[in-house]
Amino acid sequence: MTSESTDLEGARGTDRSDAVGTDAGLESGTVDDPATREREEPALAVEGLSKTFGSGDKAVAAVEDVSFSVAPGEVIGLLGPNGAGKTTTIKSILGLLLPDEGAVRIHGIDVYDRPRAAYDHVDAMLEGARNDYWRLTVRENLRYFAAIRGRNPNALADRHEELLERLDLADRADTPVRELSRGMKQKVSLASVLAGDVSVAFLDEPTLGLDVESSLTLRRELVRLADERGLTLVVSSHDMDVIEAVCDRVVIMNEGRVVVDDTVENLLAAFETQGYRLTVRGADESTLAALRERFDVTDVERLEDRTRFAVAADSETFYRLTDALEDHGLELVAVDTVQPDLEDAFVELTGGDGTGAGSDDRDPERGTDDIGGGTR
Ligand SMILES: Nc1ncnc2c1ncn2[C@@H]1O[C@H](COP(=O)(O)OP(=O)(O)OP(=O)(O)O)[C@@H](O)[C@H]1O
Repeated sequence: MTSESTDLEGARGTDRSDAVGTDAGLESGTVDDPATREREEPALAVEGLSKTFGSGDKAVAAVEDVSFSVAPGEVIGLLGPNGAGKTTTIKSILGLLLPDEGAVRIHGIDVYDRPRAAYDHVDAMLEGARNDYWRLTVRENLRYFAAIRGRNPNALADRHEELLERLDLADRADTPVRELSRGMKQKVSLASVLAGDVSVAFLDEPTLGLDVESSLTLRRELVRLADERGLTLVVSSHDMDVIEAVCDRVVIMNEGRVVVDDTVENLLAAFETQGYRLTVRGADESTLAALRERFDVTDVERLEDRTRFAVAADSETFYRLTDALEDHGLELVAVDTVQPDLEDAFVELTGGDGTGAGSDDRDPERGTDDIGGGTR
């Protein structure tokens, strides 16, 4: 895991230094005018991405025909159980892995045809943290990462101050990063990713290691950066609360394919009415058995003269259930709608365990197909 991360940082560093200076800079002022592109094109478009590792009996179709796109300023969660194909997808998008098929465009620029111009708009914080320069102060790190992207740090000074302020780093701006807590370092990593004023950022576990308050600050600021600056974010996290709090939309992968591409709101609404908790009076074992035969009754609790149980039902089934209760002479004491959260939806859709994005239990053989150079 760590070694993959190192590869990636190295590779991205190479790509950044390639992008510094001449052609990428010129292109961004002419052919790839960012303002025009941002109006006309998705910030990220992935089309028909497929990647199989190995061959013959050992072939693993890691990603099969994956397509999705992300509008400027949109925040999406890329989720899926272990082995779903998220890392392969992200590496293919970032040019660290060559897919067998498919296209990736950043603001309309094909990443495989014109990597430097495309990646000029992109940065990534993968595997939790990036290698900030621990001897440099927080502010110096921001200036450094802006400079190696080919930006003039002086021209971005105000932007850096704003980032420091927003991420609650301002009073530590002149502290060497090595003296900071893990959570603070995590915030510096995030600030460094944003220091080059990119328009598309990939964030893997952005709140890892943060205390509750810092995590809430970071969630709030990510949403604000997307709203106010049109920053496009692709976030992966095990923490569905983070995803629910920051993402407009989720792309859920399972077994190499996209199984859901929908807004968080729609996803939650689709699950919302699927569960009720009922409390009834007068239910004996035979009545419960009769109900069980017709309805998906679970979690039965006996409470003195009352019985409480859960039932999975859409609204129509729910009305049939209430009729059945009446037929059996039961008194309905209370009904609660079970409010599922994103984690419930995720588990239901993928059969997973809710630990969606990224894990450490990787095949040690992996990584052999990586390009490792970031450009092709
Ligand atoms: N370099 C490789 N060589 C062989 N198989 C690989 C390689 N990389 C990934 N795979 C396989 O491809 C499938 C998808 O893996 P991938 O890492 O993309 O999934 P993931 O969703 O990121 O999983 P996780 O959450 O565990 O990180 C898995 O079956 C994995 O074992």
